[in-house]
Amino acid sequence: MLDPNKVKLAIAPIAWTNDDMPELGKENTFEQCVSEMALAGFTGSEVGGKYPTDPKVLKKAIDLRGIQICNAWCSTFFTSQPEEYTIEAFIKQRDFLYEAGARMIGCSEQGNSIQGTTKSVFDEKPVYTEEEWVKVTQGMNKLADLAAEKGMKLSYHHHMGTGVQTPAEIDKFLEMTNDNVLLLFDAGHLVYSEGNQEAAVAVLKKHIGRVGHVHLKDVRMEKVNEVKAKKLSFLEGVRMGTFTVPGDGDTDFTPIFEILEQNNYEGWMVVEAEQDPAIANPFEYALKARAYIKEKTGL
Ligand SMILES: O=C1C[C@@H](O)[C@H](O)[C@@H](O)C1=O
Ligand SMILES: [Co+2]
Repeated sequence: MLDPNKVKLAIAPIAWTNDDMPELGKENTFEQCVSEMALAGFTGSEVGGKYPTDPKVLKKAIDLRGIQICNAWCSTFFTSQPEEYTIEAFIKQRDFLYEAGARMIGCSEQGNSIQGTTKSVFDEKPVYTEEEWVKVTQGMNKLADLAAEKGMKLSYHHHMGTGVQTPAEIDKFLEMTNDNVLLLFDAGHLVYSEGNQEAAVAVLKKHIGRVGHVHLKDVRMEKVNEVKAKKLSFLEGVRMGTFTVPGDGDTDFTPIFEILEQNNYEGWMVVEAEQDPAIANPFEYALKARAYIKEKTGL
């Protein structure tokens, strides 16, 4: 059983309104989203595009519902822009998150990512040159130190369609960064990339000491295989239903929860499952995920 004093449960707003494709769920309001998160039994949320940009306004609305902000996605552009460009944007994001009550910032290098493009996510993902590896990892080291200035932590989100996607790339990223650069372990992206859950479990086991934040994302393997066979893009896959909540897809989260428990993981576990809200009602799927987590972990 996971310790409720150490592990808190959140859910991401991307199931209500998808910032990667804002037309998905454009009718869903911020208030509906955070109210349904609370009603489904979650006490945390990441930040979405419809959330108030004034941290005081945001904090008041979520405090009313017993929700805390636990993290927000932060795109970095070390491979495509001068370093100052990312650093300036990071400091703004860090200070906003701090005021909103979060102590974690999840970064992902987007300089040459294809996740938001029409390119085939399996065939055209970037592979970093040695020079790019140095830019990304040294950049992250600097951002982690900037996070620490405010008593915050940085975790890196490995992601489909980016240069840090496969287990070997995650190994190299962690070898080339300092220990205060943590890993945001997203189960869905690893199962998607490798085609089996054993690879995801192995990454978690190997790097549990660096894991600072967890995304509980499940996949429908049949849809992932279709994306691969038809050379589709990441976003085409999302529209088709590649992702869903834990308990609804093909991943058995039992070994994942076991590793977190055995290693005294302390932090947030965030249900994150973008799919078309017109097909998969976000509140219904939030309840489904919550019930599955309770059954598997007791939380
Ligand atoms: O953490 C995430 C944030 C999203 O914007 C992204 O595309 C999604 O797949 C994800 O895992
Ligand atoms: Co994620």
